[in-house]
Amino acid sequence: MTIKKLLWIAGEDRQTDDRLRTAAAPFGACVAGDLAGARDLAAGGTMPVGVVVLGGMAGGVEPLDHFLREHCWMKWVALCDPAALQEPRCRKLIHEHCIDFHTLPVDALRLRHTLGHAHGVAALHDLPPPRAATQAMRLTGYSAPVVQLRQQVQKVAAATAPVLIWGESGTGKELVARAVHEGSARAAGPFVPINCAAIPAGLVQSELFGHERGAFTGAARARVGLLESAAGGSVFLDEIGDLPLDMQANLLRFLQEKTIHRLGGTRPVQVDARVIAASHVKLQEAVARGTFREDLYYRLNVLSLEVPALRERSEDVLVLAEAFFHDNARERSAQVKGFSGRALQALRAHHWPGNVRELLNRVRRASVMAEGRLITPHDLGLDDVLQTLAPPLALNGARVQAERRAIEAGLGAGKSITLVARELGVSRMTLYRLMAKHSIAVPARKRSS
Ligand SMILES: Nc1ncnc2c1ncn2[C@@H]1O[C@H](COP(=O)(O)OP(=O)(O)OP(=O)(O)O)[C@@H](O)[C@H]1O
Repeated sequence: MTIKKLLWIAGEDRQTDDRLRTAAAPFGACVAGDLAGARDLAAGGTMPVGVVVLGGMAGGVEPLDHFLREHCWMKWVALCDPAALQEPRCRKLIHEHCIDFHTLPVDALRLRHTLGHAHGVAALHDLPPPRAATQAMRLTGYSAPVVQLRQQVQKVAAATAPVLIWGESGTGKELVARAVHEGSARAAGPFVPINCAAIPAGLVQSELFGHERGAFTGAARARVGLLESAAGGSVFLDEIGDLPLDMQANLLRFLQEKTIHRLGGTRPVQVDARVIAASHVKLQEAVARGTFREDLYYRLNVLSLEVPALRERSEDVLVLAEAFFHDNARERSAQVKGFSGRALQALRAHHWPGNVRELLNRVRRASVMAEGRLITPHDLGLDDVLQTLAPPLALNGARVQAERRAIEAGLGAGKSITLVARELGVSRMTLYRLMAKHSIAVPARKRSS
């Protein structure tokens, strides 16, 4: 039997009287005295249901409001005394975040019933992946290429040789580079990202290798270069293909001898930094064109990683979209609870030329700008996608679409789950099942009572 876990935010007064204990007895309740403690307990992502005692929280309603937004995938039940219910801010909080509330003193059996119901509703959704401590694990996705990439990152991190990362723009090369650094023995040292394409040609040498005082007009004092500032850690050379040929020669010397020469300097300086390079163009082709040194290519390409384009791992699109939606909890409007079925369809169908960065930007914008409770294809700027798709509907497709429209219309009109189920002639459980099938989020205020 699996234990149904419960996060209990007791607030300042930790009075868990007998009635509350009785209500929580069938669940694995973890009690937090404040929001910091609650955040730690919820971080594992294994708490589907939470109880929050309103009124005893230090700092008032606002921090709690933030916390509940950040954990909006959990089903929340509020406990509050009748006086607190008269307060508009408390009422708004319950209305926006909780699936039910009980007034104190609670009726233990009723509360136990509510908590069981909350677990039932929570079970219709997958829990989000646990928030991981390192960036390596923030490489979100469950598709075979990403699972394989995470394994490769771990192996590469444990080694010491240079790393070459290839992938289209926006696929997550910098994230992978950080993951390599953070998984390595150098994790406590600096991670210095450098975009080689963004440094003006005339400044590349002094930026990368530093300069001595008086090396050129205006060099009033000596300056440490970016490579030197990565000593003890890793330097990430993004768009390495854009490095001018003479700088490629200097970089090769650094890789071979672990020393650099500052501009205007006469003696070599020892630098212990691991080089992680990335490119969105295939460097073999640049070698063939004569714009990239072959010897440097082989020196860098000891350990190579390829980051797949998003369209090659379309299974990850919805997982990433959900993760970005939750990450954006502070910015988005509280009324926005998730994606409509049509929005999910559009996300699945889009080709993602801008890869994960494009997805992140579309979700971030939509979650701020959406007018309704659910993000639509229009909010994502993807209405065209569905129009170009639209093949003639088979009978089954038409039925599925009608089913979804009927549910969305009922919920969109502000009706309760019970009322919508009754009008559609199905049980509440069937309605929840259909909502899960069509990826329709449970609107927060549609309590079943
Ligand atoms: N698998 C992932 N999980 C979570 N976030 C991701 C993932 N992949 C990319 N991102 C996010 O997408 C954005 C773009 O990623 P990143 O900057 O690492 O891409 P890039 O390949 O280095 O792009 P460019 O080639 O343009 O420099 C970042 O905000 C990053 O955090």
